[in-house]
Amino acid sequence: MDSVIEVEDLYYTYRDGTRALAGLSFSLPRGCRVALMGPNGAGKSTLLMHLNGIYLPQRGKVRVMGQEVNARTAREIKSRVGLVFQDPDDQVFSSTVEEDVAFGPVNMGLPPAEVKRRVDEALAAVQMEEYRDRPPYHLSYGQKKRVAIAGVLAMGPEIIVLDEPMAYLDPQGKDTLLEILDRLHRRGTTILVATHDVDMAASWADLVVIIKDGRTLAQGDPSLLVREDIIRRANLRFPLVAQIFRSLPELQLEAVPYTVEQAAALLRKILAGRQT
Ligand SMILES: Nc1ncnc2c1ncn2[C@@H]1O[C@H](COP(=O)(O)OP(=O)(O)OP(=O)(O)O)[C@@H](O)[C@H]1O
Repeated sequence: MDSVIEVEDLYYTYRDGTRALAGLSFSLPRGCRVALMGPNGAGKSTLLMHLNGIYLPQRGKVRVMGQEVNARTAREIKSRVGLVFQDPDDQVFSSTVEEDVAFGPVNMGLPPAEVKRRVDEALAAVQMEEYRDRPPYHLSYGQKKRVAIAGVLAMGPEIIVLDEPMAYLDPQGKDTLLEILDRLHRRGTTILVATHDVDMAASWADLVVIIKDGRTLAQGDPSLLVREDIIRRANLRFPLVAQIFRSLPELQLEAVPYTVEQAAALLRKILAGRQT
């Protein structure tokens, strides 16, 4: 089976006794776009820390491209799985933007010309080239977030994991990020995004994994996001497109659309039916 990430019966309890993960299991196919969802405190960030070896399993297993994450492999796993933290202040710390983005590639031991090429490309991808000589701590939160993303892109990881990447980005910043993610997806990168944004998850993801109380509540295609039982149990809401069609029971739809494209196709069909 071509699973790029396998999580098997994973448990994690913090020092103060808070159990964050309690028997979590799921697996992800290579090259997919995954939305990881679930209520506040469900264990999403704790899980992400396991995917690149920052936290090691206390019980259960995490495998990345067939390689088990443990103390011996954690370093190698970190270069294969790029993690963009929820808060860029946890990630951006060098004295200039350029240095910050170069940090990973330099640590990987790449030659200076290759480091420069990667930094240029990553800064261009997040549209931050003009800020390269600026100290990151003077940037806005959204700009720092872009720098943090550039730092991960510059390492060229096979899997990219982003914790709430859309938070604090302006609408254009969100579109830019989605374009970056689409480009990476076309190159075959597996992308996992932890998000509360149901509209983004519905329109972007191939696969939705919903967790609650440190366990998997559901996993499947985004049509999960129009299932009333799941929405209720996971403290989610229906995608806006689905909300509109759910408010029109007279249409007697068998399947409620949840993306703009699906809604447009349905409306075209309805309009065509009227004309005949
Ligand atoms: N350093 C820590 N020490 C103790 N408990 C923690 C720590 N970090 C997280 N927790 C607890 O672990 C549980 C899972 O937290 P986590 O941050 O993984 O959830 P999350 O799904 O990412 O939440 P959110 O949607 O709010 O970002 C919560 O109960 C949280 O309070």
